Amino acid sequence: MPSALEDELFPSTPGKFKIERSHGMNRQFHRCFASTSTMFLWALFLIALTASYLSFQSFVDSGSRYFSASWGGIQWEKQVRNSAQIHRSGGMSVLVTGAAGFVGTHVSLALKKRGDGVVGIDNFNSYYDPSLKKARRSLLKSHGVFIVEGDINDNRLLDKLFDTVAFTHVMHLAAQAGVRYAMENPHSYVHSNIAGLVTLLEVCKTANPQPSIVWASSSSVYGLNDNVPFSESDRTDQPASLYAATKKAGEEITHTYNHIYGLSVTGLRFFTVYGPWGRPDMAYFSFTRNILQGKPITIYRGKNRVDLARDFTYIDDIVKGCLGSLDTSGKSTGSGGKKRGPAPYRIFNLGNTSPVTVPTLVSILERHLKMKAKKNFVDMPGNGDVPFTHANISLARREFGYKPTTDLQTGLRKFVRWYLSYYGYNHGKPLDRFIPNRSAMDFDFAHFMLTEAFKNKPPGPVELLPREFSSLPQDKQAKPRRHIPQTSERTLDAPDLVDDYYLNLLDWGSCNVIAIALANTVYLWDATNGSTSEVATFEDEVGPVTSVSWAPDGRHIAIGLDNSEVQLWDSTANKRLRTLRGCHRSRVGSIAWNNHILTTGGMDGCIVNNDVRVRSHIVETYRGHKQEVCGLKWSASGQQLASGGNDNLLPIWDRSVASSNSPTQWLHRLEDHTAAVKALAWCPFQGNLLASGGGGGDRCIKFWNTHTGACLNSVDTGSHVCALLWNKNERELLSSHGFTQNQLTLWKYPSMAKVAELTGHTSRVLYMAQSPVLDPAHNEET
Ligand SMILES: O=C(O)[C@H]1O[C@H](OP(=O)(O)OP(=O)(O)OC[C@H]2O[C@@H](n3ccc(=O)[nH]c3=O)[C@H](O)[C@@H]2O)[C@H](O)[C@@H](O)[C@H]1O
Repeated sequence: MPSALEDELFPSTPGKFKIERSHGMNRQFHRCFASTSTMFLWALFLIALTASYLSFQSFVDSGSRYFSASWGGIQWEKQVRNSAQIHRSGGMSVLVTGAAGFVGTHVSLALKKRGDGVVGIDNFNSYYDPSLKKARRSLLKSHGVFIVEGDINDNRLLDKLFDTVAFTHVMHLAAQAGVRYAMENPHSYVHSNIAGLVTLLEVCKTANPQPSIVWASSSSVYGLNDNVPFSESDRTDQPASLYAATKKAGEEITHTYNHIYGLSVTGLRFFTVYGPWGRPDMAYFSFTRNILQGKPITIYRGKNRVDLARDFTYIDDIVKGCLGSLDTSGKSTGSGGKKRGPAPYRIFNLGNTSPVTVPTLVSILERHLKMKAKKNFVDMPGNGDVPFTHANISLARREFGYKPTTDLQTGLRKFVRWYLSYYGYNHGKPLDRFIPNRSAMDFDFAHFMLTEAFKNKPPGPVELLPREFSSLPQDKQAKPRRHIPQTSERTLDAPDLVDDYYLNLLDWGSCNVIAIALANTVYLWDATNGSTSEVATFEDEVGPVTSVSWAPDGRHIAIGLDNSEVQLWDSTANKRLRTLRGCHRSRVGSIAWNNHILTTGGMDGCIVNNDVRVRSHIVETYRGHKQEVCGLKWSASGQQLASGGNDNLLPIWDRSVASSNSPTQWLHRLEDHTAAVKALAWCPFQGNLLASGGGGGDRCIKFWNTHTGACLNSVDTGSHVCALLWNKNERELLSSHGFTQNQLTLWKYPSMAKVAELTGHTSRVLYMAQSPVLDPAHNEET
């Protein structure tokens, strides 16, 4: 990061402390790390390494936009290159635009799963709930796909991406979708579907090598065509909506680039795609939401009260079509911006070939949801709709064997299962208690399936994704047995580690460096090369250090101190950037980052959000604890904060709810624990699922739906719960404990069956941190 920018973002405040680089201290630290005669097991390391062995991944958002522009820099380039790496012979490296979109997510996953390199780009616009897009991003991230946040109109960003990776293919799915919304916001269609497309093509045309392009056109280009079924050779010059017109324009524009510059282009006319992780603006999705909420739905009818019909196509079939198109796309022929020969230009229908009327769609949903819809039939307004669509798919079948296999009944069943799992079900209550428009919540549904819905028969798997594209283990028999080591990979000595349950003295940063506070000093241990260094030693009137936390960039570190200050350090330059004062009246035992917001929890019971970019850094103060705050964790979306206290309380704070003027700022105040709450872990699969652990008199791990505040499950572990970590690859939770057994337990989730238990520690396992480095056995990154 350029230092000027750093200075701007971290105005350096003069402090009283000097960094004295003491050789003696370093030597001592070295000795600590090198020593094998451990009086005190460095439990953190042990667990971190155990966790690493179990192929845990980092919880840190590697797509950090922290401190700087949203793209660029060495770390960013590394993420892009890693994501683009090909893991099969003859594989491709694909830039997927609109990767956090519905089709983009599924296609990216499918490509990644078969060993292709994938880099996503998405602008996360708010056409529909961005938290759904972020949840999709998390899903992709857990599969090793990195999504760059940016707009396809940003040619500098696109240039940079092509400079960084020689993409062989572009799967262009970024678009302003929706037929009827074009009347509300016509310019967004021009911006994305025309200007954005041209920007992308301009970059592709000059890229060396030129990529082959497969992109999403639409069935809507057939407009008022009434030849049935629609064939690619039918006329497409009568669009009924601006959306359709921009897609049709896209077909013409791409043709031009194919003709002049030799770009290989394949346009796919998607027919009303639906399925899990779908688009909330589409009829099947919004109907589901309204039915569950008991709200009416509007069903349009055509002339003479004729039902409208669509060739609804299931997402799996579309994904197969996309991959088939990529595989057969043929090469672009241009170089240096000049055409060197003819390149393929193709257009295919990707439909289902069996149109279904909208009332039939509704009755299928009613069956799956076991609820009746309140239907209002109205004449189709002149807003861009067409009466029916019906695909002839023989061209795609001939070219790459495209053959849709999912009928609407089956596809909607899968969608409904996903919907319920994602948005959650408040079990034990009637169906109208569904919580709509909320972020991921699979645990509720799993619990419901286990306890309510399948009382008389075993539950089927909860399908978040089509099996073939999901790496979540669903077929137990096919899974190889995993070896769980009973001993640590490495044990390090940490003689001055303060044995204080309420502090947070260890963190593993995104650059694979562990920070640990030993009394008044913060040390670093680089897990990549085993080197150690000291960040800072604090004087007695300031220290000891009470908390450490890496910023998402893995370079900057926040250090909480006994005297109530918090300091920000640049670990690379070994330089203190600023000191935050006035947040607390006593020691700062917990810290959590949320991009540029540094949240601190004090012994005074206060939680303070600090914007580290500005001089007046305190932006919010949350008051809800009566005693020391010892656990702080932001959800992956950065929307919700969980805080645990010595007062046994676990409030959930929502950034949009918690205004300082409100007497009760919290979204929920969870009071079920009967001892201090320190261990907190947000589930990587379900955005609003939180695990929490209680200390001494409690010993329970509890699971919460943080949208509803419902306690979903509680398990008595028999020992104080010190720390919790979710496994990102498996549905598992790792817990570390104190009295009585000082054990580590790996739990299956959601059954909470014990997968493994490691005992033998002589002292409590106070902290756990997770390696950001993926398990090489999962062949992604070393
Ligand atoms: O294949 C495409 O090219 C497009 O497919 C999709 O458009 P559509 O086929 O219009 O899907 P969708 O909105 O689900 O409406 C479905 C039916 O429900 C009717 N409909 C809709 C809303 C409503 O409130 N009531 C209603 O009857 C409505 O009249 C229609 O008959 C994509 O959104 C679009 O981005 C594009 O990809």
